[in-house]
Amino acid sequence: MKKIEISLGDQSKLLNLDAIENFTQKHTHYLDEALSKEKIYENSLGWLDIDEWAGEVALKRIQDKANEVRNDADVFVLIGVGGSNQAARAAISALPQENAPEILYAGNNLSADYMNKLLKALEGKSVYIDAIAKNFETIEPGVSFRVLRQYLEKRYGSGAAGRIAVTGTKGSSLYQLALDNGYTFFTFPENIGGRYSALCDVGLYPMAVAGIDIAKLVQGAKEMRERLSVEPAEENIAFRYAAYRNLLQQKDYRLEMMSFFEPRFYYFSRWWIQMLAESEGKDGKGVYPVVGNFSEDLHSIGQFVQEGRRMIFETFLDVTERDSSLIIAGDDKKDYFDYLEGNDLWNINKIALQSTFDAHDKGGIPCMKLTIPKLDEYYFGQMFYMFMFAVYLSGKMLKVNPFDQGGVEDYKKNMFKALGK
Ligand SMILES: O=P(O)(O)OC[C@H]1O[C@](O)(CO)[C@@H](O)[C@@H]1O
Repeated sequence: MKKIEISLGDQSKLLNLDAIENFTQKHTHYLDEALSKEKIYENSLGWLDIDEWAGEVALKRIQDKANEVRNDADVFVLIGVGGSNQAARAAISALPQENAPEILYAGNNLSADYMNKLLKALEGKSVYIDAIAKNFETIEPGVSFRVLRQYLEKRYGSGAAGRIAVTGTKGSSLYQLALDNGYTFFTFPENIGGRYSALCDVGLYPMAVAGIDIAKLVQGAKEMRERLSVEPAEENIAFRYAAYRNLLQQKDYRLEMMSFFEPRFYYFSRWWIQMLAESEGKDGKGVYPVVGNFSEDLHSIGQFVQEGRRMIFETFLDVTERDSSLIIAGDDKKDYFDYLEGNDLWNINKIALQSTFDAHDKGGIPCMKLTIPKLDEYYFGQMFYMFMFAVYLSGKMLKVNPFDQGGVEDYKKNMFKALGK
């Protein structure tokens, strides 16, 4: 099986080999600590051993319920925000699925216009929902669940309960609601924070409803876990990524841009943004994660990246295997694009990536590249696990707690007060 690899452009070598080696030596023990389920974070490490929440029994239950829903649903609405929807959305929007119900999203904003349009889009269709919330106090999923639940009750009467799944912590008010009303209940593990929840009921049930092969995805994650536990720090892909970004941060680089030329990565990059922003943005520290949705964004932010203030480093995502092809046909009209005749659009896009990487690198931007052999479930599982582990290590290197996000509460408190909670 081909491996995901990480490589550095020439500019990243401003870190120089000695600096990387020194940093690696100094922090090697972090790798052992992270692999050993260290005590200090044990209440947040439920994702570390994948079998704890995505073992055979859990996968079977998820798949059985998902098959039932897939047999009857035209539309499946995933209600959740942040860590409660990002991983599923990332996989669903990137991976091909067959005979899938339409997947719609709610609970991730408070727009009346959005909700009205969503309700309209459900008309005449067979609708199922899953409300995902760890503590079930966040307003976005809370209010959206109420609206959609009432909609289903109005449409289906007592049949509504069979169309509702909820994913919450045992003992929460969402759990009680499920018990009282006969909704299907999935577990949001107490020992997994929202943004680390790709590989448990939270992420896997919506993915399975969408027709994603969750067994393959989990297998990919497990094999990445094995790989990370045997690779020494200097070769360890997660450790290296974490080390490079910390070294660059020490050199005052303030922004990391995840750059990709495949729009299917857009929601994956949103997942990655939350991983890093909530895990590292605290105590006045952190690298601000941003996205380069190329080639489109080359025509907006490309100028700044190439010649603007030196504070950005980039992590490119590059998929090796061609999974789509469109040959540019000849044409007798004079549009002056004949030089592209016979070329594959897939190939042109690939050339755009390499040309951009080289231009940015030569322009003084430290660039890393993650080469992903194929865009499928297996490698998606690998990327989820690799990044979760790397973010954990990176937070340790930065000396912040990678599992809390106390800062998010401030605006919520203001809102609760303004709304009379
Ligand atoms: O599942 P919940 O509790 O609604 O939280 C959703 C998201 O909101 C946050 O708590 C931030 O407000 C994230 O950390 C979390 O992923």
